[in-house]
Amino acid sequence: MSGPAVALTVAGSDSGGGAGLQADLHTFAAFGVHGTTAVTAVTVQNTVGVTGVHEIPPQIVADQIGAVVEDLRPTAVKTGMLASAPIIEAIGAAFRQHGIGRGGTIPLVLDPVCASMHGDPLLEPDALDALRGLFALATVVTPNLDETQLLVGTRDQRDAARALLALGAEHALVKGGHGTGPRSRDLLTDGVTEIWLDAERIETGNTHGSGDTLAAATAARLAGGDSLPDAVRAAKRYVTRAVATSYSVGAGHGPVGHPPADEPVRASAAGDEVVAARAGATP
Ligand SMILES: Nc1ncnc2c1ncn2[C@@H]1O[C@H](COP(=O)(O)OP(=O)(O)OP(=O)(O)O)[C@@H](O)[C@H]1O
Ligand SMILES: Cc1ncc(COP(=O)(O)O)c(N)n1
Repeated sequence: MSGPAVALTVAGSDSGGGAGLQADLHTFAAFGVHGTTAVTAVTVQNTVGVTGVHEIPPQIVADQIGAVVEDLRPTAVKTGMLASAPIIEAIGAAFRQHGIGRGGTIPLVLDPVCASMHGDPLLEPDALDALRGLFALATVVTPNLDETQLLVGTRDQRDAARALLALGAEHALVKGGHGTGPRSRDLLTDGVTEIWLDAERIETGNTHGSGDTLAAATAARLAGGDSLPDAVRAAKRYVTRAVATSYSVGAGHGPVGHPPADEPVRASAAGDEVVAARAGATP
C-alpha cells in the first residue's frame, strides 16, 4: 500500500485563516503530506485580534485523536493551542494510549501556544502547569521568547532550552522571531549538541502563523521519516520562505504564505512502514 505520509495537528481553529489548524493544514499540503486534525477550540479571530474562544469538550478532543490514529495512522503529531488544563489532561492520556511522543513510536512536535501575536490569551492562566507536564512527551518543544518567559522565567535562549529539557523534552527549539537585530536565530538543542538556525530577519508585520508553520513543517518532515535535526533545518528554510511570501489581508497582521515546499515529503511508504523503521523493526 502506498500513499502520502499522514500528520495530525491538535490545535485551535483561527477563523481568520492565518494561524492555528488552518496554517498547519496549509503547511502539510505544501509538503505533500495528508493533514488530519483534532480541534481543541474554535476561536473568534481575525487579523486584528481574538474576541472569543469556544472550547471543545475534552473527551471529544481525545476521541478525535483516537479516530485519526486508529484509521489513518499518522507518523507525526503536532500540537498548537490547547486552551485549558482539562483538555491538556485528556490529550496527554490519549497520546500515551496511542503511542504518541516519547516512549511511543510517533514523534511529537509540541508548540506551547499561550497567546496570539496580538497578545490575546489562547491558554487559560491555570493551565501552565498542565502544559509543562506535557513536555515529558515532546520530541521537541518550540516556544517563542514570550512563552519561555511565561513557562520557565527567562528570555535567554540557552537558559530557556536548559530549563525545557529539565522538564523532560527530548529537544528544545527556542525561537528568536520575537528578538531584535538583523537575524532571526532559533536555538535547537538536546542538551549535548547546539544547532543555531540562522536566517535574515525580513521586515514585515505579516508574520501571523509563522510559529505554527515552523512546527507543522517540522512535523511534516518527521512524518516522512527525517531525523529531528534534519526536519527542523528543512522547516526553518521553509518558514523563512513563508515569511518572505507573507501578504496583507484585513486591517491587522497578515499571514505568512505557504508556497509549495522545496523539500517535499516523498509520497511513500505507508505510515506503517515508517513507524516500523522508526521502531527499529525489520521491514
Ligand atoms: N521577520 C521575520 N523574518 C524571518 N524569520 C522570522 C521572522 N519572524 C519570525 N521568523 C521565524 O519564524 C519562526 C517563528 O518564530 P516566532 O518567534 O515568530 O514564533 P511565534 O511567535 O510562535 O510565531 P507566531 O507569530 O505564529 O506566534 C522562527 O523560525 C522565526 O525565526
Ligand atoms: C487558533 C490559534 N492558534 C495559534 C495562534 C498563534 O499564532 P500567532 O502567534 O501568529 O497569532 C493563533 N493566533 N490562533
